[in-house]
Amino acid sequence: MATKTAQELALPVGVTLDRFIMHSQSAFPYATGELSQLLRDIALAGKIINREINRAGLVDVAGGNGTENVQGENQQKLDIVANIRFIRALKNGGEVCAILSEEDEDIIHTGNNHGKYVVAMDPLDGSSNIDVNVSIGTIFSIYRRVTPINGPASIEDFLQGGSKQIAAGYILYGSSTMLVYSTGDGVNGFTYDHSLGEFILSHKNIRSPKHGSIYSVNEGHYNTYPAFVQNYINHCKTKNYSGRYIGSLVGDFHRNLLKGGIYLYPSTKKDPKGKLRLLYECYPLAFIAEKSGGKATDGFGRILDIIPTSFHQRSPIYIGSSAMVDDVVKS
Ligand SMILES: O=P(O)(O)OC[C@H]1O[C@](O)(COP(=O)(O)O)[C@@H](O)[C@@H]1O
Ligand SMILES: [Mg+2]
Ligand SMILES: [Mg+2]
Repeated sequence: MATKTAQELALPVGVTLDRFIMHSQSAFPYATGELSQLLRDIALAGKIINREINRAGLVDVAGGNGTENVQGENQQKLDIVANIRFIRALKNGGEVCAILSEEDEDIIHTGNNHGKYVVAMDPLDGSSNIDVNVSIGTIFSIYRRVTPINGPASIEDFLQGGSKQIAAGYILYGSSTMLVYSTGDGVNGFTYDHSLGEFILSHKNIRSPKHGSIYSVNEGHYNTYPAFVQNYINHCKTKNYSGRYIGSLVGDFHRNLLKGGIYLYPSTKKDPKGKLRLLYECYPLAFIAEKSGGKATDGFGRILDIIPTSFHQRSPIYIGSSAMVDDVVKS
């Protein structure tokens, strides 16, 4: 008898993340449980960050502390806190040998050289929204390392390309906190129950609607966008689509994933290669988009097919409902 996939195991809405992970693992008889443990470590880090974020208005974690990250952007204190908490959770978990973070120039070696995985992450996304109490997120991308176990990880572990991700996802700190991830077999969403201290399966097998009527783009930069993007924005207006833009990629992406829509961050005069980072913003969300039936392109081809050359490289991105992504490319 063929092995059942995780989706076919048909766990009901309401089960805990832990139980879901355990069941999903049983769909792979030879799985050793390390990826499962890594996903639990990420969930734990998410709970810790969630706690910090919830206190953001009470203690001085929201203000910029004056330092700049490797992108030359002002680092909010909570960016640093989230970065530290995530790195600590992954180090302590033991499954990850190295981490790439938006907040650090070079990869971080965890000291767990026997770990089979590397993680690229944006520990806090949409950080300009922290001090105004608007949704923010964490984005993560997981690869099986290509360098030999028991030695140090290296650049090629992280520059494998988006199609080599074995899992990816995000945590959205919104009106409720959600973990959404995929290990390649469907996309599932878990809502955090504060009183239980558990993520609970709430959005099972999320499917991106083929069409939608929401477009998310920073229209303030309209004049500097390529002609095909301007044409597409005009098309959205003639269709009376709703413009919705929070300025938190995770929040904008998540809304469009559930309701149907497209998120656009094109190249601009200021950022000719786009603003968003390929390895820890574009790849993981493109993975989620595709695994849910949506699409993600840089205007020329699939995001997941872009060959990476450096840790912090950027890319334009058009991501969301498949028919809308097709339309923008044709515009
Ligand atoms: O302010 P802009 O140029 O529209 O950019 C908004 C985008 O920049 C980001 O904030 C970048 O993420 P970080 O907060 O991790 O730097 C995205 O979340 C968001 O979609
Ligand atoms: Mg970001
Ligand atoms: Mg960030």
